[in-house]
Amino acid sequence: MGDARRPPAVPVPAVETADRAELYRALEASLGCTFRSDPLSPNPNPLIIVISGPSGVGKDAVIKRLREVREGIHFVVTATSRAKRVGEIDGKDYFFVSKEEFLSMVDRNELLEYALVYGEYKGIPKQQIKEFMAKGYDVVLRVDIQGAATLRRILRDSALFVFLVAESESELVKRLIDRKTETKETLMVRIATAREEVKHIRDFDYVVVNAEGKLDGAVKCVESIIDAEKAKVRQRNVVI
Ligand SMILES: Nc1ncnc2c1ncn2[C@@H]1O[C@H](COP(=O)(O)OP(=O)(O)OP(=O)(O)O)[C@@H](O)[C@H]1O
Repeated sequence: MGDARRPPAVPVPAVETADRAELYRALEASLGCTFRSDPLSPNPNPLIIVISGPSGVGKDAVIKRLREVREGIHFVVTATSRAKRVGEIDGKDYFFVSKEEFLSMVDRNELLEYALVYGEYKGIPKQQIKEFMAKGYDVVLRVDIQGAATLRRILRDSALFVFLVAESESELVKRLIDRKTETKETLMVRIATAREEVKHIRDFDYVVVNAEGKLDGAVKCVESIIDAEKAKVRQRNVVI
């Protein structure tokens, strides 16, 4: 008895002599199907990339460069009650709001997480994340270690957590001094805090060294991590 589903026998020409198109069509006819040209793997999910690390390690510098070199990334602008530093732009570097405004955002449940850091509030607006992920963008969140710990509790493994470090404590201190944004008191606090913070590396997925004069190397490393995430068979799936 013949198999009704089997395609009729079609001669397939010899590979040595047939041209590519002829061979392709003959293979389709012989196998009884058309070869599909839609992608074999689905589009990767948009990512939430949490970038954290001690004060002065270069979080802002790395993110700024990453935005210059990579498309499809949205940097979520944090809301803060702290005063603007020279050169910072409202709505670009941070949303600068009063303490009262900040607390009403909290009341309206508009923040994914927030914290009181060095006496000032900082928080991540949810709406921006939802809006850009819906458009297919990866979103980058820049938080201190305390914020990263809170986000880990909220987002679990659905987000990608990257810890930035300097190559040594000594380099981190020099970088903080050179930035000229600190008083001797805040320098002491930031250095002491950084010592404690390095102990939290284990709660992160990746650690990236931002070495002196090697900002581009650190950015390339972050890009490689994102690329690897995009190629994962089991993708992270964010629900906020
Ligand atoms: N790889 C690097 N080499 C040299 N200088 C760097 C490098 N990365 C960052 N810097 C400089 O170090 C200083 C601190 O960087 P940045 O302000 O980005 O740190 P941060 O982690 O965002 O700090 P904070 O959490 O206090 O806001 C800046 O003056 C920045 O230009």
